[in-house]
Amino acid sequence: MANTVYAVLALLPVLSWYLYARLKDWRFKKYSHIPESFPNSLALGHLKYIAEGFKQFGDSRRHPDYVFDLLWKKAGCPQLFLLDLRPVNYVTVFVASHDIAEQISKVTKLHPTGVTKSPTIQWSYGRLVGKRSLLSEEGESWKSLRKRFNPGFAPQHLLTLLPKILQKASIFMNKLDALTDSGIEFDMDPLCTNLTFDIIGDIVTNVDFRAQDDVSGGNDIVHSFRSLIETYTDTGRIWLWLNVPVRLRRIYYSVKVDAAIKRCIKEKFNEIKAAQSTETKQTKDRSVLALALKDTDVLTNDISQTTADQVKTFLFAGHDTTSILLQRLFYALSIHPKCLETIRAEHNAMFGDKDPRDVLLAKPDETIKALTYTSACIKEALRLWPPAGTARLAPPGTGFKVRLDNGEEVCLDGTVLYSCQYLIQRDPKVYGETADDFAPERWIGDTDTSSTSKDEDSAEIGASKIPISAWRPFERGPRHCIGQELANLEARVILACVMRRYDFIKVGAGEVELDEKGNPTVDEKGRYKTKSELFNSMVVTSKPFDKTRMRIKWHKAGK
Ligand code: HEM
Repeated sequence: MANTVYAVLALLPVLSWYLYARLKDWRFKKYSHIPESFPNSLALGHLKYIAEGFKQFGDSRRHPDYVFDLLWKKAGCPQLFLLDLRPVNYVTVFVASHDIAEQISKVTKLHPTGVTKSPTIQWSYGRLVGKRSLLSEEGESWKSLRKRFNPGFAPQHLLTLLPKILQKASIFMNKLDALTDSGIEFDMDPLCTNLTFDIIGDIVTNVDFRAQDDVSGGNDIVHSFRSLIETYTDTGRIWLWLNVPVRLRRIYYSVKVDAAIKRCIKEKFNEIKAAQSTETKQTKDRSVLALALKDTDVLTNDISQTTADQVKTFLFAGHDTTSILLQRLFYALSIHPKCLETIRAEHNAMFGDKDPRDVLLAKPDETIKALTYTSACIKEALRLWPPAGTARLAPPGTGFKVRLDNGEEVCLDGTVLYSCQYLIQRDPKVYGETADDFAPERWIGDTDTSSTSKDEDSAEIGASKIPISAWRPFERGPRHCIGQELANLEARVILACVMRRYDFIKVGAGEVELDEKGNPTVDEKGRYKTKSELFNSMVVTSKPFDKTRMRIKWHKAGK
């Protein structure tokens, strides 16, 4: 016995040395070919830099993008930089250059639909979007799903959805009218989120979700989906992933969401079967659900689950992002008086004394196309406050390389590739001195966003003289957002309906500074000075941390 103990004791130093050498390899060698921006620690990699960044801001509610921005500047603004986030996350390469982001998203022989999506999508949001979500599927499975749903998002089809969008927008306006009369403070976030949920719910299922209905609070899908999303309120804070009660609640509500959606799928399936004999091209249902069930003869459990995953994906991806865009636009326009004046002048010229809803219904195509300054504002808001993003991962050993400006080729397989839109879209090398300013004018003559879906050369320059690939809130390449034109359409319609009607006044975070006479103070760029910053938090997406608390007044010319 004693001999065995002595033998083990004798081996301990060798074992420790071996483990130490392996750990050193794991931490320092594996990715040593990627240019290093920060010294790495054996135990915690680069995690301390993230912690220090949050500490510097003094507020852990900040979206991590703000910290990455600090680190990027500290590293001398490289095209990309690596942070070793093991053991809590993957080794991640942060991409700050549109040129590199383009090399990741574009079609290549090695990656025919762009570099494959990162497993962190399923890891983080699997319960929200389902295991076989269009967002995370790859290869043939992704291709056939995408092909199936593309007709539901074709521009001409989207215009036929205008009456639905306007009907939901009218409910939203009735709510704003009441809030204007009462003068009370309120959170803009739930109002915008319910509006966009109502719109996407109807488009996806052809069913009225009643998400804006105060009495019912929406149908059972809305109720369980809301509860599910609430379990994601702390996605920015890594240590809270260990919160077991929240994780259990997440499982419970994801099962409830699935059950509610599957009931809806069954009803829809029966409806489609019953209507098949009388259907014409005009009456044909092009909702996501109808497209998903196209050619289905028997609704098996498998088909029902895959379909439920796509419905969840569209519901999630299609409401939160657009709601954030609207909140950011209302706020940005409220503190940029010149932009507000210009957008109102555009709406005055287009609608005169008429109700914008009537004009939009009478001449949808022409009116939507003519809202050019409105589109420029949308484009600029998406540049400065991109709500979503993309993370990819080329499997280890596949030899995926990117070429840097200095001609050097760097192999990035095995690392998560985070194309950080926040950095890319504020790059001073592209956007100059006004990179951080809300300046919609930069997009005049270049408001078409459909080019983001085409796989052009990254070097191509838009009419604004800005490289096309430097604006990528919907990402680019084959995996670009399928709903981007819908989001643009919704935002244009809603801005057209509300901007002449109300004055939006931020309260709390980001509130305007007033002088002794109670008038806003203006800075050298013509923007109202604010008492503080309305920063974004990470709640699945990147959204204003205070739910965009506001008051609204009737705009004198608008009522
Ligand atoms: C302002 C609004 C929106 C923004 C900023 C946005 C942004 C994005 C981004 C960045 C991606 C790529 C994600 C990735 O690579 O992992 C994406 C994909 C996607 N988006 Fe959106 N989105 C918006 C609105 C919508 C809407 C309205 C819908 C609903 C139809 C939608 C549905 C989707 C889907 C299904 C995908 C996955 C596409 C695929 O992989 O084939 N999005 N979106």
